[in-house]
Amino acid sequence: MRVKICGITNLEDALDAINSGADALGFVFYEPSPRYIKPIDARNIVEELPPFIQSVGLFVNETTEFINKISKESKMQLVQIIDDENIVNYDKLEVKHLKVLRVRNKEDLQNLKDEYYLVDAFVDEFGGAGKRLALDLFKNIDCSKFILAGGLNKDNLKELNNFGFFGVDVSSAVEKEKGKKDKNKMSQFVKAAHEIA
Ligand SMILES: O=C(O)c1ccccc1NCC(=O)[C@H](O)[C@H](O)COP(=O)(O)O
Repeated sequence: MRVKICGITNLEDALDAINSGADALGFVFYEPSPRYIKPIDARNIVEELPPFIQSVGLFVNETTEFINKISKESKMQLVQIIDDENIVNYDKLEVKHLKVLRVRNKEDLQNLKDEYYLVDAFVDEFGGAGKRLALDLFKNIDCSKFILAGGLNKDNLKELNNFGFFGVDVSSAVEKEKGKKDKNKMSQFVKAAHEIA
């Protein structure tokens, strides 16, 4: 089970996340978020990261040009895209991408393209809201290309056993306060994620 910790705003949290065993770090390039990070600050963190750790830039309803520019400036290896307004031209993106599927019901999980998705609960306001998706939605569905997000914590991760998700994404449950991670919560979360069968 791969683990991404989203909403990294400083180097200390980034290194603690990695020492906890996280595979990927998420950087929020959405200015209204309390977890927003400037591209130059994200780049300074990314330049300090060890090998084999993926940096993921999160964009909300931004243009292709903006995503290309900011992901290059900040040295992101992957971009996570919320594109409710359908404005992104994926053929013109110059960086590997992961689409976010904001799910309201089972229909939202049907007829998907054969690609990886980050699957999150739909909330009116964007971001790290801690809202969970009902796992019933995933029964009898191939979850091997889904990274599950939304309201996960060290205690409810065991409910994911046997679904076969590719990975999990967490933000609020491993925070001390919005924008600041908690080292112990991150390591307990990653440990619990690694125990999922
Ligand atoms: O974190 C934010 O502030 C944010 C802002 C805008 C769009 C998305 C945002 N966060 C997404 C995430 O942190 C995760 O992908 C996911 O929602 C997990 O969050 P949580 O439910 O808090 O674990």
